[in-house]
Amino acid sequence: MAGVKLSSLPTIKRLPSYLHIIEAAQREGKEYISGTVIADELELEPIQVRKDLAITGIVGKPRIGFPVGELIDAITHFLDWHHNHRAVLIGAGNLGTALMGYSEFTRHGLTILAAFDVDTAKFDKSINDITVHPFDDIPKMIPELGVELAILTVPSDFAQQTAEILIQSGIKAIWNFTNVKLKVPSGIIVQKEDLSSGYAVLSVKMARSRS
Ligand SMILES: NC(=O)c1ccc[n+]([C@@H]2O[C@H](COP(=O)([O-])OP(=O)(O)OC[C@H]3O[C@@H](n4cnc5c(N)ncnc54)[C@H](O)[C@@H]3O)[C@@H](O)[C@H]2O)c1
Repeated sequence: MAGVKLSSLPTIKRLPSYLHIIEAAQREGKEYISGTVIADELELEPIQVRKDLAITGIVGKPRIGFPVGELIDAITHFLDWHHNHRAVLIGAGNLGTALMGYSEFTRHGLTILAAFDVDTAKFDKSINDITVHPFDDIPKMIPELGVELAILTVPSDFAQQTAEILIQSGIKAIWNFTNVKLKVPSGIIVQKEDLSSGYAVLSVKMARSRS
């Protein structure tokens, strides 16, 4: 990941969970929140939470905690969620449709401007106000939209060839939900997502609780 220390990645992955809790505290009218409260809610060690939050530059006050408003702003800025990230989505199937309907993304600056699919039955249909365009329009539309981020939710067999078309069309970052490890030129950012890792942790926890 360009410009981000590898050691920071687990911290970055935890920050959205912290943000949920801190935003809930703000809705309840709280001005401060302690690292221990966040840690208890997420079953983490308080020292871990304090270390993670230090990355945002906000320091808690002893016995009072972190200022809620400042902490929300600091996490949002650190994650670059205060900027608008414009994206296209390729593969408007089950997963693609679910992602297009997830309002948390919009709240955190991710806007899906258009979707693309090969299924003619989906052309010009709107899913949560996002229009599905023919796959063949990608090379024309991506430069027109000026979008650099693509969310890839096509069947895995088509992932590599789709990624190549996207990159040729000007895409610089791919959020890859397929099972394929994409081969991309240097300078292209790929983030691979796998819900199975969460399921794996769940299965092991359930198995351990039975033994
Ligand atoms: N990361 C995860 O945890 C996770 C979870 C579920 C599914 N997936 C993956 O996401 C992908 C989509 O899964 P799904 O369940 O939504 O499948 P789906 O069959 O419901 O949807 C796939 C969509 O892609 C379209 N499509 C097919 N070939 C295409 C191409 N060449 N270009 C553009 N669109 C094309 C299809 O018409 C369909 O609308 C699969 O690769 C699957 O393995 C990942």
